[in-house]
Amino acid sequence: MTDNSEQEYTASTDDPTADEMSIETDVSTSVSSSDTTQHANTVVSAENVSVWYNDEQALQDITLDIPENQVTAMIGPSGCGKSTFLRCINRMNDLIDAAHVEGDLHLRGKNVYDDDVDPVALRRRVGMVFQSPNPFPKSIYDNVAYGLEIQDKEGDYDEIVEQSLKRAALWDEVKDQLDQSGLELSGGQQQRLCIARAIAPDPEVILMDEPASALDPVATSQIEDLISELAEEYTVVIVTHNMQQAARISNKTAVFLTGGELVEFDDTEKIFENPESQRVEDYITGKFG
Ligand SMILES: Nc1ncnc2c1ncn2[C@@H]1O[C@H](COP(=O)(O)OP(=O)(O)OP(=O)(O)O)[C@@H](O)[C@H]1O
Repeated sequence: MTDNSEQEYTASTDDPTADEMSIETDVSTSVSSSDTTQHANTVVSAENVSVWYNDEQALQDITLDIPENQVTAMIGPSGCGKSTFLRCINRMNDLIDAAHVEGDLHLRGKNVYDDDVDPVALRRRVGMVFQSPNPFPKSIYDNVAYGLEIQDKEGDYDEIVEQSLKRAALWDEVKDQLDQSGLELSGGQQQRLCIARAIAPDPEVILMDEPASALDPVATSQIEDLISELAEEYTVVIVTHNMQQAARISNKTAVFLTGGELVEFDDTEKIFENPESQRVEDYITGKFG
């Protein structure tokens, strides 16, 4: 579970002087074992990633490729390391003193743990949305413009704010009240505002840690529709406790089980209809977890 604080958000974006993370653009090709995803480009590639909190190992040798412009879901019982893995991708675990990461985690071919990678610049390319909506006590407009301002990002802010709110499916509801506080919106609207804030800097990857778990069914359904739309432009990685949600909205599913083990990673349909692993089948069918 990820904390839901402004500190975490600002830690990801508050150094306007940071250089852009250098990137290599040799995009490799990912082909799943069942190969229903035809030659999707790999955006994030984890190789033998292990994480410890002090002496406790939370993830064991995770290897997987996350395809571009698709929704990849991370599912598994509580405490199996889903959020920990998500936080490896944009180095949010750097903010946890006890955390220690080993292995390679590439973003378009560049290891994000290399010494020359600036985590702040990395987090511009890999945005994050948290479990509970966490707008700042600022206007709707300023919530979206915030990330742009602190990065000294150039451009027409009015246009970027409007486009981001449109992409987050919130514009029509708030276009006449952009000066109103973001905190006055409903929970579902607040979460869409947070999504607008995350996409304003135009990231390549959006990480979502149980983004609908604090919302009612209507708001959840809106967020699910939105996630599917976002995948047309962004690569989305979502942690969810809700297996039906993973089945509804994701293209790929990674099943983590207790002990921080990635037991199976494949096309979502395959995972839910015909998993290779008996343990995954038991988990999917509710025999444990
Ligand atoms: N900041 C931390 N300090 C120490 N241990 C932690 C910390 N964060 C997570 N852990 C431990 O790491 C393991 C994996 O936790 P993580 O939150 O990644 O699992 P999760 O699958 O996302 O769980 P949940 O579904 O309950 O959110 C757990 O044993 C947890 O107690």
